[in-house]
Amino acid sequence: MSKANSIDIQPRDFVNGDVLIPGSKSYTNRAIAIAALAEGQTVIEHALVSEDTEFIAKGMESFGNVHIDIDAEKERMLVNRKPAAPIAPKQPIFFGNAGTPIRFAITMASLANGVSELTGNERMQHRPCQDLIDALVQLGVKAHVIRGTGCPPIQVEGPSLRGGKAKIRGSVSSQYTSSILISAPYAERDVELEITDDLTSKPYVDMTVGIMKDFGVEVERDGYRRFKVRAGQRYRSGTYRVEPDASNMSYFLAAAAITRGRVCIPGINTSSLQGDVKFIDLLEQMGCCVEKETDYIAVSGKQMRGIDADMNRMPDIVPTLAVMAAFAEGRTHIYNIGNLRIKECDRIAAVENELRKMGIDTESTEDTLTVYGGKPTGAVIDTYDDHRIAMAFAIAGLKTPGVVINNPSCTAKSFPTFWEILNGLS
Ligand SMILES: O=C(O)C1=C[C@@H](OP(=O)(O)O)[C@@H](O)[C@H](O)C1
Ligand SMILES: C=C(OP(=O)(O)O)C(=O)O
Repeated sequence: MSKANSIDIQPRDFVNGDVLIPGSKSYTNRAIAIAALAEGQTVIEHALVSEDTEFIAKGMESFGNVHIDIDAEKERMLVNRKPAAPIAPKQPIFFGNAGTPIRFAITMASLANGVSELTGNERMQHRPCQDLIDALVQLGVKAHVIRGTGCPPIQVEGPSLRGGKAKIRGSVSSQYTSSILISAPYAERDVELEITDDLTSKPYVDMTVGIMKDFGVEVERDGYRRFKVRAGQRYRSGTYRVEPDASNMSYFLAAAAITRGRVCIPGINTSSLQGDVKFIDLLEQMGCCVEKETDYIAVSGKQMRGIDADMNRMPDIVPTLAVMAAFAEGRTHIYNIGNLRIKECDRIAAVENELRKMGIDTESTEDTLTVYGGKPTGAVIDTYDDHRIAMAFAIAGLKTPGVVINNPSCTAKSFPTFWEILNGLS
C-alpha cells in the first residue's frame, strides 16, 4: 500500500496480461460473519484481507466467543467459534466506513447478551440503517439509533432476536436484508421477511442465500419479495474458498478496454453470483471483444461507444463504467443508481466533479449519471476517501497523461494490493 499523499499514474501503450484478483470483499465479509456463528473452526481460503474485512473480524471477536487468525500472506483466515454464548462488549464496536460489516453486525448483536454499541467514522455516521432497525424491532429486537438520525451509532440489547414476520424496505440497501438473513437461523422462531418495495442491489442477496446454503442453511424464497428462514438450522463449520472479487476485477478489464490491450482474469466465470461479473457484458456492448470461459474472463479493448445501462444490480462498478464512458464515442447514460449517493461518498457527485476536471461533460439527476465521451485530459483527482473513486480514475491515467490520484491509500478498504498490481502491469 502506498503511504504517499498522491500517485502520478504513468500511461502505457497498452496493458496486457493475466491479473490475479484477491478474494471477494462481499464473500469474505459473509464468510466471517457466518463462521462466527458456526461452532468449531472454519478455514476461509483466498480471503480478502483488507480494512473492511478486518473490521468485521474484529467486530466478531468483540463478542468474546470468537477468535480469528488472519494470515495476509497466505490469504487465509481461521475462525474459531467457541461453544460459549456471545456477550456484548463494554466498549463501542468501531467499523470505520465499512457499511456491510456494521450492518451485518447489528443483527448479530441482537444474539449477544447485554447492550452493544456499534459505530463508525464520520461518513458512516451519515450512512442510513433505519430500515434495518425498523425490521429488527418487528422481530423483537431491542435496537435504536442513538442520535435519532437513522444512522450509527446504534445500540442493540440482546439476546432479543425472537423472530416472526417483518416488513422491510429494500430500496435503500440490500445489506439490511442480508444482515437479517445471516443471523435468522439463530432466532427463537422462524423469520419471515417481506420486502415492501423494489430491492436494490439484488445479486448481493443471492450471494447471501448462496453462501448460507454452502454453510448448511436453507432460505425459502419467493423471488425478491419474500424470504423465510426456519429456526433451529445451524451453520456447519468447514473450509470455504472465496472467489476473486468481481468489483475489483473491473478496474483491470477497464484498463484493457481503455488502452486497447488484453487482460485475462483467471479463477472466475460468468456463472458467479457476484453481480459485477456482468461488467463483461457492458464491455461487449461498448464494442470490446470478450472471452467468457469456465476458468477465466478476458477482454480485448476496441474503440468503444456509449451505452445505456441500468446499474442497479452493479452499483459498485459505476465509477469504473463512468471512467470508461469518458473514452467512448457518444453518450453513456447510467440509471437506477440512487443509492450511490449514500456509499463511501456521494459517488454520483464525486464522479461528475472529477470527470469535469478532466474536460468531460456530464449530467446527473438524483439517480442517474450521463457521461459524454471525449478526450479526457490530465488532472489531479480527489478521491473523497473512497477506494472506488481512486481505483477507477487511476485506470484513466493509464491512457491519459497527467493523472494524479490524491490519497491513494484509501484503496486499502477493499484492495490493499491495488497499486502493486497496477504497477506490475506490462
Ligand atoms: O452485501 C454486500 O456485500 C454489498 C452490497 C452493496 O450495497 P447496497 O445493497 O447498499 O447497494 C454493495 O454496494 C456493497 O459494496 C457490498
Ligand atoms: C459500498 C461499498 O461498501 P460498503 O457499503 O460495505 O461500505 C463498496 O465497497 O463499494
